[in-house]
Amino acid sequence: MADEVVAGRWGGVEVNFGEEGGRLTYGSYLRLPQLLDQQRLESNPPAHDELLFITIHQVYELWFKQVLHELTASRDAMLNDELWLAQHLLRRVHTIERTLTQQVDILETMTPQDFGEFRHRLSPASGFQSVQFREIEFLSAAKDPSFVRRFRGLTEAETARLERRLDEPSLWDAFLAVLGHAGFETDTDDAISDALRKVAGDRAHYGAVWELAEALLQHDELAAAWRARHVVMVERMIGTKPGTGGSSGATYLRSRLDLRYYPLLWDLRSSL
Ligand code: HEM
Ligand SMILES: N[C@@H](CC(=O)c1ccccc1NC=O)C(=O)O
Repeated sequence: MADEVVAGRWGGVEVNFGEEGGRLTYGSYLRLPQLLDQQRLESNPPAHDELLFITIHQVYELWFKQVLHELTASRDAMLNDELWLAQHLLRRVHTIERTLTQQVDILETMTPQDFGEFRHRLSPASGFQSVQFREIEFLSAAKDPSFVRRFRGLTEAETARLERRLDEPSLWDAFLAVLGHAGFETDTDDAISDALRKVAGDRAHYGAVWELAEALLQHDELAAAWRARHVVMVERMIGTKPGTGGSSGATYLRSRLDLRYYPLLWDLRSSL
């Protein structure tokens, strides 16, 4: 309110606010002229559905940025043994991840024929080149350096971002620090599994650690749900055609469905 001029009365005839010249406005704060000028079609004449395709991807990347912000802070909270904060931030990530999967519904209102009007213009670009998507995988714990080599057309800054994600502690590394802080050995997988069974078996004592493990598992499950939803959408849109990024398409994407960030948290299930 401090920056706004409020003239007239609430509920009265005339309410006049936010109109002082040269001050912050809705559009200038949110940089809307810049933001709304970033949807440039490749098709010419313009294919009707290409705007939807670009918008969906830009919205994904904005949410990816937010997810990275939250996951980084959650990782740091774990390293500082602030378990409540780490879990709180992961819960926010879960709600964003559910939204990301639901967004597929919007894209699926596009038919394969309408996608076909501009798909040929997209090659060799593809979602495979989403740097933020790969950063989320690396930060979560799935660090596969071969993805950095296989990326084509990365800028120097993007390569540096991915290298940094490979070098820094993942969420799993931070969770192991939490287990260490709680007094457990974490130097081998057997020791970690043993610790997890003890945490699971004494929730009265290790409640916060257990809840954090559950929040990590939820993040893992929601990432798997997105992969599953994406590949079925791909089969609906392009069947068994190879991808614009040069992969086998749905076959490649199916090979990634078994990826899990935290296999030991899944293994634990068999012994509960
Ligand atoms: C018409 C809709 C879509 C189709 C047909 C499609 C198709 C594909 C295909 C075929 C691939 C394999 C790489 C290649 O192109 O060879 C791929 C990868 C990928 N796509 Fe999509 N995609 C669609 C929408 C999206 C959306 C909305 C996103 C959100 C950002 C997305 C993100 C990704 C990511 C991150 C990968 C890499 C996955 C990995 O390596 O595990 N895609 N997509
Ligand atoms: N790879 C998709 C094209 C595609 O979906 C795409 C193309 C450019 C930028 C992002 C994309 N989204 C996900 O892969 C295809 O083969 O049809």
